[in-house]
Amino acid sequence: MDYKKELDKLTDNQREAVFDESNVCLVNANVGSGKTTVLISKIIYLHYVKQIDYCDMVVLTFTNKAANEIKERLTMLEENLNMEDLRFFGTFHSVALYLLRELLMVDQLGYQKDFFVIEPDEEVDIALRIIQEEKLKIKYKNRLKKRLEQERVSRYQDDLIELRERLQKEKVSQNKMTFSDLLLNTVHLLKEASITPKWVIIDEVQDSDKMQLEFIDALMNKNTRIFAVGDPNQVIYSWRGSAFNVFYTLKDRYQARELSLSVNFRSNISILEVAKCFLQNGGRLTGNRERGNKIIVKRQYDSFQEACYLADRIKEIHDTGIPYKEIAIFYRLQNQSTILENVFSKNGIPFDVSLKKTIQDIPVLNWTMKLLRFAMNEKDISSGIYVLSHKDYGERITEKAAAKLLKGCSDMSHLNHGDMFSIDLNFAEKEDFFEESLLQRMLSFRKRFSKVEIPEVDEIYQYFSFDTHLHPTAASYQEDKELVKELLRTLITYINEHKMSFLEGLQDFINSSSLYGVNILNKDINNEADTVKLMTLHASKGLEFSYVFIIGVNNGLIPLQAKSFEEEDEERRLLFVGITRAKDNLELSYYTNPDTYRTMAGESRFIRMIPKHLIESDDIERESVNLQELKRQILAEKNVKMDMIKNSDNSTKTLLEDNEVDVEDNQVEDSEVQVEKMNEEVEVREIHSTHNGNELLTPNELPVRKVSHAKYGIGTVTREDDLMITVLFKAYGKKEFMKAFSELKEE
Ligand SMILES: Nc1ncnc2c1ncn2[C@@H]1O[C@H](COP(=O)(O)OP(=O)(O)OP(=O)(O)O)[C@@H](O)[C@H]1O
Repeated sequence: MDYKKELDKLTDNQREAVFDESNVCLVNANVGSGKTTVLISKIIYLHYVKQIDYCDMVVLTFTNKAANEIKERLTMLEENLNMEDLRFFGTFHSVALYLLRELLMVDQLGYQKDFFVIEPDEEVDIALRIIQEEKLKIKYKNRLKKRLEQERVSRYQDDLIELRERLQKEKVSQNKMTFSDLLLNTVHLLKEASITPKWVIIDEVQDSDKMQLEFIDALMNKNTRIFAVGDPNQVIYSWRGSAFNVFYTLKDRYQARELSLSVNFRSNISILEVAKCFLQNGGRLTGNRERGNKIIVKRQYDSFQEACYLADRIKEIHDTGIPYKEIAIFYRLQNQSTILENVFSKNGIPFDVSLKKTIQDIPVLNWTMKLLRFAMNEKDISSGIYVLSHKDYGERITEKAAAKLLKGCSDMSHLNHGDMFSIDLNFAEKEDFFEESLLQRMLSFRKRFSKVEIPEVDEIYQYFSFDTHLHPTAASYQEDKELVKELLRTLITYINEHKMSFLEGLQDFINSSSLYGVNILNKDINNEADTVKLMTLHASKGLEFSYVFIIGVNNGLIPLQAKSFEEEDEERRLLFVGITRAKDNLELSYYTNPDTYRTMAGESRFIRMIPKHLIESDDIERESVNLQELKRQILAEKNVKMDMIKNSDNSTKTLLEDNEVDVEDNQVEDSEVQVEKMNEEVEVREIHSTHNGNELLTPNELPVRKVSHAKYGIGTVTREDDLMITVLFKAYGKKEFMKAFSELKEE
């Protein structure tokens, strides 16, 4: 394919961005206006016209999928392109991993080159063990993950700082890095290194967090130039820390030139008019297409009725000549796909589900991965303990015994393995424990496989005696056996594809499974296959389809119960992302009889934000938004939440897709107070001086947050829950706002 043809397709605005000569250029663009198109064209332009080698460019994306799309497009231009030339193209974390493994001196930080990447949950497991062993006093352990991420100094009087220090030492000693360690350590080591990319190119820059900006900064030297594209209306990962104004920060830091792309090429005007209702401050959104069908809003009894309706509707659409692959269904939570999968299978509708279960979700695979981790890295004591003390697989000894056993091994680590097993093992619970034990097999693994060619699946399977360790009498034995073999087959294919030696490939596989988890077992959804695509709203980012169905647009699902007004905003942007995937037709639906108690019956407040004249609804008597009705809905939602909190154990963690909801000790009381207060007024109102607060956190514990209001000026947030927020304004005192309508802005 001719690169010139790629560049000829661009509009004048897009060409201006691609041919821009400034040192730092930010393209702040609307949804569907060609950001991906421009980013890829920029790389092509730099390479073919400006003769910049690909290996002089660092191209940072947010997802592996986006990085692969860029690589595929470049391969289409140059069939024999060497993938090694694109070694700096990838997600922030994978590029950091490459730098640390191949170019930076990780030993300066106490690490060895063959370190492993772990997920945040594993870090929490290590932390909990340290807390137990060292008898540290840590408050709110059920929020430990967030506290470790967010609190540089402890907000409470406890041992968090000491825990952090011990944790750091433990990770180094186990030769493991978390995702944030990857960035943090790269930033640290880049200061001393002479890595000098000519270009740093960033996709979806709006979702970058502060650490990612530090990473970009660390890559810069006096000749490095930046090209970044993004859309502030599509921030959907602020819970990972991207909520501040990235555009402003970059512009300010590098005196960047800012360009914009405004015309949406994807959706017809009827869809864009609906999308516009969800833009912050009613921003501008123009398209270059005609008006199309009005969007449809459907009332459904429940998710089963909806799945049956969708099966019929999809057949009808397909019969008109639209391929299945042009149809997509989006939902808020992953588990909403199950009923669609069942009904579609029965009705012969071909489909693909994006983001199935991860390895960590399947116990036997989680156990097997930890086994491989420990086999590759005997310092990884936490994986070792997990493997030996699992209740269903392996030796099934107690955690305490496993810890003692591994400690015994590490105390003798100066001995070689042969010596270790011939001496008196009085630390083991049973003297003959090591005879052909799983521990011995794991410890001898690297030596055994260091010189062999890539082994057969059965060789690895038998080496670890999986048949014994999966316990043939267990009900899940056959299924587990198949899963382990499938995992090993995937591993061998991966290593062959990457042309690596066995142990090197295994290490890479383990790290990739931590970084991209989901893609190892269920390969990425194949966009080209003629199947209907089912996915969460989060997964839909960057894609486009002729027909889009967004289901479950009920309060409690879309939007999910939000804990802060930023979260409510983010839910709104998420729906915006979903809506703007549609090229020609869009349908939203809601349940009158939802299956889960967290979901409120009836259309969500988001549907009510769409003016009546933009919607075709065959069976709905729609009212425009009415505060009293909304008050009733919010109250009901509040009651549901209160029931949920009362019925749950205080230590329970409810996992809602990627976001955690923590149930804190004093939230029950807080919610009751709130419900009472809801019965008074819902609009902005004065809080009298007698109001005693009942704050979730005491004022000293609350992080100081400033917000501004058009009339009252700048104030400090004194309390907040999922629906209401209270702000103290210097000149006006305390005011309470309903978040859905407040025009507060984060300062
Ligand atoms: N100059 C152009 N002429 C015609 N169509 C275009 C042009 N530029 C982009 N498009 C088309 O518009 C659609 C959106 O483009 P693209 O995916 O690059 O936009 P985006 O800004 O990255 O989208 P999103 O905001 O959803 O991430 C695609 O179908 C693309 O082929």
